[in-house]
Amino acid sequence: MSSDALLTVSGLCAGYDQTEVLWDVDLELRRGEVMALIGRNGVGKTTLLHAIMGTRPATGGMLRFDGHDVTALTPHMRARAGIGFVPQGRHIFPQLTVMENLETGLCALGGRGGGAGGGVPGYIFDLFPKLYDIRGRAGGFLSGGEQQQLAIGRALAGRPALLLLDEPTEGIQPSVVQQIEAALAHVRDELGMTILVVEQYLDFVWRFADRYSAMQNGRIIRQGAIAEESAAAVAHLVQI
Ligand SMILES: Nc1ncnc2c1ncn2[C@@H]1O[C@H](COP(=O)(O)OP(=O)(O)OP(=O)(O)O)[C@@H](O)[C@H]1O
Repeated sequence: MSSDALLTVSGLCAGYDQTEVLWDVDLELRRGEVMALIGRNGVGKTTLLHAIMGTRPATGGMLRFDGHDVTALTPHMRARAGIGFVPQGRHIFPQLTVMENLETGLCALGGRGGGAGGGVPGYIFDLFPKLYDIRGRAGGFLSGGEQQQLAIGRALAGRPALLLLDEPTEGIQPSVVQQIEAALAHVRDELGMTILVVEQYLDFVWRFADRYSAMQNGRIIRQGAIAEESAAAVAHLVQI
């Protein structure tokens, strides 16, 4: 384990009922880097994000986050420790307004400053100005792109040290994809946030990620620096 590791996944196994999906996964995220997690459909990328968040229990292995063993912590405790998650499908609250949805993200602050009485950080509206314009609208009435901005904004409201995102560009129009890209680059560059992003759209992650890890059959089979490898060179790892 390197000294600048924020997250260290060691020998992680997880699955569903009797089916193992993750096999002995090792992964290390350095502080302040963006890692793209790539691979074909069904190789276990989403399961790995859930196992890191704690929403899918590990059946073996260990997770260290920010110097602590978090393997036995509940998802809620991991959120309070500084892990934020933007799941596939966004899962925003349809009956709450945009502002109320964002405020639910503040709960994750817990002992990390949540008691200071601060509201939704203003930089979220700088990153996603549309959210301010529609702050009183119910989440259920938002477009897919607006919902994705809201889901990312809500996770950012908890000021996570590590942000997990599952296919943030899925079904999103190009102008919003650009905003998401700029927002993720900003929180990495200006706030030092560490990001693990599952993504099939390689051109998107190749513009701002630092490293990639490729999965196959529930294992990490290849890793590298984005600057040293073209998206075309790894495209076969995501094609069906
Ligand atoms: N709730 C579930 N119950 C049973 N099996 C599941 C469940 N969710 C996923 N799986 C299975 O686990 C395996 C890995 O799925 P996972 O969603 O982690 O892959 P993925 O790489 O994220 O795929 P995709 O790109 O399609 O989202 C697949 O074989 C899938 O069918």
